[in-house]
Amino acid sequence: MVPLSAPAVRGVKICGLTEEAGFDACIAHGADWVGFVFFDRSPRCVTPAQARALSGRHAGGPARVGLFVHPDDETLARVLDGVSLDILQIYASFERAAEVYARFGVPVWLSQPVSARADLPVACPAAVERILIEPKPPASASRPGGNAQKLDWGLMQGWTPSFPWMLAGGLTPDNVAQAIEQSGAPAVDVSSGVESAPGLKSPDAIARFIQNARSALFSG
Ligand SMILES: O=C(O)c1ccccc1N[C@@H]1O[C@H](COP(=O)(O)O)[C@@H](O)[C@H]1O
Repeated sequence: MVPLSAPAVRGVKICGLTEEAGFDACIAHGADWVGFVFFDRSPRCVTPAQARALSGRHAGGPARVGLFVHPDDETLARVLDGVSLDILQIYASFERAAEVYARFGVPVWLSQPVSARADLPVACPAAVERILIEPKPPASASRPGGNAQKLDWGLMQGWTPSFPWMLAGGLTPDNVAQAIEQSGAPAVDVSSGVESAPGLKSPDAIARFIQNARSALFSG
């Protein structure tokens, strides 16, 4: 199955929005995607009503991404009933990602945990619009992402996938340009690195992250 719309390949996603100041900073500084976390073990977890209220502050872009960890159909249906989402970012298998796309018809992004070069995917199923490359979480972690944990960006040198992907994990306003340069990432995703406390975004850090990331992504 072919995704319904052509994805923007390059860009910046700010994930884990919970309140107005953070959301408004994403709009003001030109985020390409904003993420809402629907996973109750996250300090960034929001209800569909909260996500809808934030989304309603601005008509049009950026695209709204809903983040789910091993979601069942009932959870996805309940959230989509409460808030309009443009993309479903899921932690699941390739097979489950294909099922979700077939069932809901909303573009699906799939998170792929990586700790070694051999973990980098060589192909992407047609039902998956983009793959997020993230570090494997520590065994003690209570969630599979959003842990401010960095990947070895050198792992991606010479890896030239033919599908859209995005780098996430431990990015900050100060390291994002170097991460893009070393990994060759066409797009980046951040949560902890633009927060003043878990779940609370810093408008100033969002501004600096987007500015530094866009300079690196669109230079040359
Ligand atoms: O943000 C969370 O709380 C979260 C919970 C469960 C799964 C994924 C989560 N976040 C994702 O992880 C990346 C990297 O986070 P960080 O920048 O290292 O904090 C984040 O962008 C989300 O896509």
